[in-house]
Amino acid sequence: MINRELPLLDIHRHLDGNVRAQTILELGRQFNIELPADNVEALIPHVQVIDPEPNLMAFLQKLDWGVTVLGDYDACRRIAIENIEDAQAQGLDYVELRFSPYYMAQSQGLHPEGVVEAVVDGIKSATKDANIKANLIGILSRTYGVKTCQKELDALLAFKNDLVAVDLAGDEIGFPGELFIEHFKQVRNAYLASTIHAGEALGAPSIWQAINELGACRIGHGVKAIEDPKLMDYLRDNRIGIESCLTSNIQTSTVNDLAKHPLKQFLDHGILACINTDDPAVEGIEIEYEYTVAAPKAGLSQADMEKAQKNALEIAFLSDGDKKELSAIVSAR
Ligand SMILES: O=c1[nH]cnc2c1ncn2[C@@H]1O[C@H](CO)[C@@H](O)[C@H]1O
Ligand SMILES: [Zn+2]
Repeated sequence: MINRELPLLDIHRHLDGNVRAQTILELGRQFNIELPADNVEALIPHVQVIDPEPNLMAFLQKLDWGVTVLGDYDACRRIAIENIEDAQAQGLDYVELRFSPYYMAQSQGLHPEGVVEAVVDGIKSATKDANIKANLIGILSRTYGVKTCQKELDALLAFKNDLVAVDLAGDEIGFPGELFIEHFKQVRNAYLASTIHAGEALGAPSIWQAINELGACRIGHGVKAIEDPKLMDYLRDNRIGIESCLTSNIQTSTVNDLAKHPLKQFLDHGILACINTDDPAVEGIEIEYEYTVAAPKAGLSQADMEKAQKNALEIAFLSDGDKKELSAIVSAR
């Protein structure tokens, strides 16, 4: 269960993997984009994972309709605002929302820089008078290759003051981290942190690569760290956080049974691991479900879940002052 006396965070949440089905329908109508269904119920199987997909790439296809309907920058602003509304409705105190401007832009010929501007604007306006705090993480969608990722990075760096980090997501097998060393040098030079999707589709060496060559201070998923005892120690000793996403790992067939998910072992080992959603709308889950259903199935006790809540705060891309402030707000509630 979520302990409501502790801050509730979701620090691995894709804004563009969390577009409401109703919004997909409405935007489809607005921009005359033909969808595979004309009502929410019939649309769901096209935009949500129902049974586990055979692999990561099959899972990722389910995100496509959510960005295909982004016909203008206002549509991008709208989904950013709705992401804040949905996070707030879940009782989240702080979210790190990540998004890939090229992925959002490509279908309808938008400019990635315009997409970043719209998302930044949407998040700022939605959080202005809200009791939730949010930060943005820019994604390089590796699936589009090295050159496109450079353009995507340029668009993100044009708004670097509005971001806390850069991530690498998409096809880990087809486009391994070695291809993106130059990109993450630029991320470091811009004084941004990096968190990398690694050890999800590939093994432990992909996690070492993300740390040593891309400068990752957090790892998305990191499931395969469990195969390498030295890496387990390294993650703990160097306080490199693991952003676990339990249901996502089942739906991508990264893990075939929650009872075998390594999160519990990460926590027992003293690694700063935490519980997150990944792509809530596509998965048909929310943070509450991850704590009340998925985490117990993965063998976490109430104390483990509270540890995970504290770890999320520990590794969040927030200053020490902001973390104290967040804790104070929650204790005063
Ligand atoms: O679980 C995941 N693993 C790897 N990449 C992902 C996952 N979820 C979404 N994306 C990728 O993130 C970008 C959109 O934010 C897209 O590139 C999408 O494919
Ligand atoms: Zn992810």
